[in-house]
Amino acid sequence: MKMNKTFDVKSMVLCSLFASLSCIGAFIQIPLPNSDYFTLQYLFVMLTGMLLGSKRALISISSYVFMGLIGLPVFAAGGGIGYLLKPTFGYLLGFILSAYLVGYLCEKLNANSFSKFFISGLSGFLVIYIVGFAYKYMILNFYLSFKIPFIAILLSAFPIDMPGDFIMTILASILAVKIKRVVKI
Ligand SMILES: O=C(O)CCCC[C@@H]1SC[C@@H]2NC(=O)N[C@@H]21
Repeated sequence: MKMNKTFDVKSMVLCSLFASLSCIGAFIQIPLPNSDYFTLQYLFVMLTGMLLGSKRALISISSYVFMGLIGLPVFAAGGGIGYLLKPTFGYLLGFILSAYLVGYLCEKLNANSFSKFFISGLSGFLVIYIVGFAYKYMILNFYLSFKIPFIAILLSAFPIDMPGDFIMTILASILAVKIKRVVKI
């Protein structure tokens, strides 16, 4: 990205493209118990950070979340301002932070190899789950008044979400290496 005042057309197109990929990722989903969904949003958020860098990734994923909050049905279970009170909204906040962090680390490490992309991706993985779990715990316990211990929320992500996203981090890292070799983003 050019660091002048204008946000160039190429960056705008890339941010829109990657925000659209996250929208598509939300539709490719497997509903899970406890208001959860296994989706491809995670894969596209990782790729956004790895390929666009911190600032553009932040803009792209923030725009995606903004589109959902103003009512476009681009989240796993729809959209709208009421989504702020859904148990999975924390993951969406985590996506924004994670995309920025992954992009930042890739920039700092000058990522061009699998290992550099993968380490950056794992940091993003942690951020998504820390923010996602904490938010889910608060909504379930303090808003919906379920008495769900934190450990139950943690364990519910073990069978599918976490192993699935670990594999998605590997896949994103492989794709990022290949894409960076052929396209100058
Ligand atoms: O409601 C939404 O649109 C957000 C869904 C978030 C799903 C989370 S992200 C981390 C974990 N991996 C998945 O595939 N699903 C959950």
